[in-house]
Amino acid sequence: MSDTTTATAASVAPASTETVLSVENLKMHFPVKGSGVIRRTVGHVKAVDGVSFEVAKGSALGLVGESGCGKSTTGRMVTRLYKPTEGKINFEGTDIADYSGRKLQPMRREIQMIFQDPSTSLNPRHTVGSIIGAPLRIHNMVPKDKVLGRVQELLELVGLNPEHYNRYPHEFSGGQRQRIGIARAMTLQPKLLVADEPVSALDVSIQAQVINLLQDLQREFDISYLFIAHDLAIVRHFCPEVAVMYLGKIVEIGDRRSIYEHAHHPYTQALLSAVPDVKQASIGGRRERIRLEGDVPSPINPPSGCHFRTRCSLAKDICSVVEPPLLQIGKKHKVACHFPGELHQHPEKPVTAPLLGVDEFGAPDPGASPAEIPGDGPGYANTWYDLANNSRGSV
Ligand SMILES: Nc1ncnc2c1ncn2[C@@H]1O[C@H](COP(=O)(O)OP(=O)(O)OP(=O)(O)O)[C@@H](O)[C@H]1O
Repeated sequence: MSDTTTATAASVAPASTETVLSVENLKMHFPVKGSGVIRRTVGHVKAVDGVSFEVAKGSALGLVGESGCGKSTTGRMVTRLYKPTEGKINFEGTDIADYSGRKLQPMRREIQMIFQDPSTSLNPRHTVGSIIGAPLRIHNMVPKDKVLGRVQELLELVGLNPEHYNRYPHEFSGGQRQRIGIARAMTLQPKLLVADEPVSALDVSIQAQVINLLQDLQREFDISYLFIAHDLAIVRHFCPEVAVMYLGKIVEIGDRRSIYEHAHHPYTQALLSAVPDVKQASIGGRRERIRLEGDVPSPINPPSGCHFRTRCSLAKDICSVVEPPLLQIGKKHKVACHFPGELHQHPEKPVTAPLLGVDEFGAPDPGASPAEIPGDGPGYANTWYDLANNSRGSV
């Protein structure tokens, strides 16, 4: 049975582990400019629209979802390549969302990024030695005469020949180039690595080797990962916790088991239905395939209420009127759906309505008393909404 279904209204979770990153209500709205001479702002692309999550020390949070849902933008805000429109990025307890210039410099050492395509993220005119050594020189990490030695150590660390420091990126294979990208990210001994589709440009046979390398580094240096990927099988293998994004929002987040074995959001269920299921295949069966109709709507003008409702087979009146809150329904499980439930077990009535003070159609209900939403915020609360008993928990 899942953590979700066995949770009682007043279950108490054990003390949480140390948090490295805590992101709160993070937003990135890119301005859309008109075509006139003045180029006025005529709208905004709501690429990320209020996401909250935590990454524990030495752990990995996977960020999954279809193309364009805001995964990369979230990663780029965390590494502060982008300045967020709104929200907090608490890294080891300090909010770096508004940092700029000099203040950001020390953070750049601690949070590094690994990019999808190693051939475009490495300068073809520089030798591997100068690519990996550059951060050491910029940040004055080691004396000049020690840079080469450190570069060679890093090459060895990622499984490359340390004597190849004088070669150029094109002299390496795709997998080796990604190892160079990883060595560069490791140069400054970061605490958090944001890996944006780190293996999707590689041959399947090479993917496992690079994933193993990332795991070895994690074990050896206690690194935490924000791991962005569209491949749910890889995320399942790599990440103890997973967040599912749709059109700029997190629709479901939880530990591996809650997401992969007890998904409660129809979007997560549809994504999972496309992943080959080895267990099912071994007993001669096939996982039921759920097809999502239509395209992802534009983030410039997302649907009212629940962003997913235009493609959702469960959608009812309330879904177009009220946005579902990210409701904690298990010890480590939150879902943003008015009708959360395991596949084919979704409730008839919106469980969120009483909490939000609305009736089942989403209209204000004068008799209801809206309540605080369990789990609202980046982490997990000690109490959660018990779906089995349809009641709110209390400490
Ligand atoms: N600099 C930008 N200016 C305007 N819109 C942007 C910008 N960067 C991203 N977007 C838009 O924001 C939305 C989210 O993009 P993002 O790249 O974060 O999604 P993603 O989930 O990482 O997708 P993919 O897997 O294709 O990279 C998309 O609609 C994209 O077109």
